[in-house]
Amino acid sequence: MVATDPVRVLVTGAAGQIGYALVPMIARGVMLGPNQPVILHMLDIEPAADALKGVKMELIDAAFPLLRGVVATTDVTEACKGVNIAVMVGGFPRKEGMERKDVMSKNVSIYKAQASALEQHAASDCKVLVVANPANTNALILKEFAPSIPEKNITCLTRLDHNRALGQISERVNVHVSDVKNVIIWGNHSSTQYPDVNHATINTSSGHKPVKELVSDDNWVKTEFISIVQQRGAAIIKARKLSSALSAASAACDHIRDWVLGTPKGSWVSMGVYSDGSYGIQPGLIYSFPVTCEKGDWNIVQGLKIDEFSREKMDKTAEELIEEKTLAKSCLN
Ligand SMILES: NC(=O)C1=CN([C@@H]2O[C@H](COP(=O)(O)OP(=O)(O)OC[C@H]3O[C@@H](n4cnc5c(N)ncnc54)[C@H](O)[C@@H]3O)[C@@H](O)[C@H]2O)C=CC1
Ligand SMILES: O=C([O-])CC(=O)C(=O)O
Repeated sequence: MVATDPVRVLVTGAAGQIGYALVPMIARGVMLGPNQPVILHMLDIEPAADALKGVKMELIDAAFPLLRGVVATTDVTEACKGVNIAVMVGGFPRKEGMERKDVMSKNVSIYKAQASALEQHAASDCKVLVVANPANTNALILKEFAPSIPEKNITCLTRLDHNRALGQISERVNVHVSDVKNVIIWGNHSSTQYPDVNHATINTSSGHKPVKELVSDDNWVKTEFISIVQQRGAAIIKARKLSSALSAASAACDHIRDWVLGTPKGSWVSMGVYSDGSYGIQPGLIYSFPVTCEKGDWNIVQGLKIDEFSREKMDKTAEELIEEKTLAKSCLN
């Protein structure tokens, strides 16, 4: 067996609920595969220092074979040193009755500050995934305040929404979730996101069939389905009195795994990435697109036919991102 150098993975907000679900997944190989050793860097703030210490103790107690070291710190410089992957979860979650942009002023200033630490101390090819809300706009702020990190390396999480869409289709048609593919989440990780099944298929005993044909209810696809996915985060908060954690952690692993190891042939995933103007979306926004990944790089799927209904929804969520960008900048002034 060839010895593999450990990959350093930073998780910010590691003492929080997503962090608590995420770090054991990373240490078990869920994110980077069963043969890839990891060193976990965990950052949280001073009031959470004891809880963070406790998480480190539990990681040691779990005796994970792939875990080659743990850095648990409240010092952002120490946390960022040499990291190859940064999963940015640190921040404040929304509570019942709030929109995700309501946590904007608290969270964007964190991303401005941590951008410089990553820029100065992370590995030069570090891949960044922003999870904390408002995820797209936090990623945009991070990109703007870390100009030397290549824009292709800064992404945000919409894979949870993508997985939620797969889950809803699988329940509706009564098929296994892994037989559903190529849904798309366009735009913002917010209630304006557009979950689109126009190009999605289901693997059946007689080949891949369009989701729309098997659902056979256009009205459901255009109304209830979209709003269930858009509102799923709020529904979880209502039920748990806390926002999604295990599904968010799992989606973060899916996002990084596919980015690093590649998407399966013939299928794509949704990632919040830097817009190059594809599909008429303003360049420079961090917008969720369908992407394929290969050799550690993502590429936006090109050439999909966009009907009028989709166009309107894709533009509406882009408009919200433009508004969020202005709001974020005013919070930082
Ligand atoms: N993009 C997505 O799909 C999802 C995003 N989220 C977002 O993820 C974020 C974290 O959620 P939870 O883990 O549930 O929240 P949480 O409150 O349980 O944990 C957040 C942690 O971040 C820490 N923190 C605060 N400021 C920090 C800073 N400057 N540096 C490092 N750590 C800091 C807190 O001390 C806390 O331990 C929230 O913003 C939430 O809205 C949650 C679910 C899905
Ligand atoms: O809804 C929230 O505030 C947490 C989140 O982003 C999600 O569950 O999608």
